Amino acid sequence: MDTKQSIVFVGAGSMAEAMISGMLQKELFLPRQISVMNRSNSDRLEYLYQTYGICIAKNKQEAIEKANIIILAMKPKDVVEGISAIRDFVNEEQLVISVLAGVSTHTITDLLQKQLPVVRAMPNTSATIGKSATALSAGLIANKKQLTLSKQLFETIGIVTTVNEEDLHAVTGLSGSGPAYVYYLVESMEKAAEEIGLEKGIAKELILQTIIGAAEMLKHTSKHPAILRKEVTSPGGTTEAGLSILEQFHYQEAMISCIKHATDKSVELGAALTQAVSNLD
Ligand SMILES: NC(=O)C1=CN([C@@H]2O[C@H](COP(=O)(O)OP(=O)(O)OC[C@H]3O[C@@H](n4cnc5c(N)ncnc54)[C@H](OP(=O)(O)O)[C@@H]3O)[C@@H](O)[C@H]2O)C=CC1
Ligand SMILES: O=C(O)[C@@H]1CCC=N1
Repeated sequence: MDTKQSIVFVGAGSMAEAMISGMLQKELFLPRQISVMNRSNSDRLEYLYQTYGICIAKNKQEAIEKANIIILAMKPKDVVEGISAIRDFVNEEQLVISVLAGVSTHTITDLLQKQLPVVRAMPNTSATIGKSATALSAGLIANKKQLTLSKQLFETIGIVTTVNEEDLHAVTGLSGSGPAYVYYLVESMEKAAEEIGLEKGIAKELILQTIIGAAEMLKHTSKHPAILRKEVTSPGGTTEAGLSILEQFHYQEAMISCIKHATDKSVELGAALTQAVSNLD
């Protein structure tokens, strides 16, 4: 990574913070190389400055003009307004990276009204601790070097894979939203622990280690998850009893529907934006 690169985040919410936190921990960027802007929430920018020592982009024009990499990290619904506010200040030498769910590189180029290279990324909030699972796809104008640069950037916050752009919808439904599914599972386990009378602190520790242990088993043994599940499930035992309830509640179907629905939502968000942009023409 060229250590002179400067980065501006347009949108300073959860995802921007997760990336900033991860990038700084890896020390490939100094806080002064990173600046942030949002629409109106100055308290949020102040918090990021106080927490990470990064720069607040008080002058949007200056911050955009001097950046090598512009990261779009607002919500998809805000992208028209967000890009309109910066497009006069961007130039073809810069690289735009978008983490927006659903929004195509084509739509972003249309909104920029300039032929800037755009790389689309779908990280997740585990970026905060350098554990994101990120998928990348280069838009038409982005070259190999710019994709490699983007890869290096996201490797500071976890693992990176490259996919065809249309597959980013599925990635979003699976691993972009994925941490929330796991957190929901933990919430459910915590509620259950309370109902079966375990002390909160003890339950929390046990649940956490159970999740970490299972994840590490998946990573370090080559066994299929179904085999690992069977190894826990003694015939006529407690796991079998517990799993029978999950089956009764169609747990697997629920999970599959959940991921498909999130994927469809990404498609929907992208299509709504494409429509909105074509209405602007
Ligand atoms: N959260 C996640 O787990 C993931 C999110 N993403 C993507 O990241 C993007 C951001 O999500 P998330 O961080 O959760 O969202 P947040 O709501 O936490 O943050 C959005 C930020 O965008 C800012 N913003 C809104 N409008 C504009 C504008 N016109 N110009 C500049 N900034 C603006 C907001 O500022 P203000 O408060 O002032 O309006 C806010 O700081 C989304 O597109 C999402 O799809 C991708 C992967 C994972
Ligand atoms: O919920 C969302 O729309 C974003 C995209 C992936 C994770 N969070």
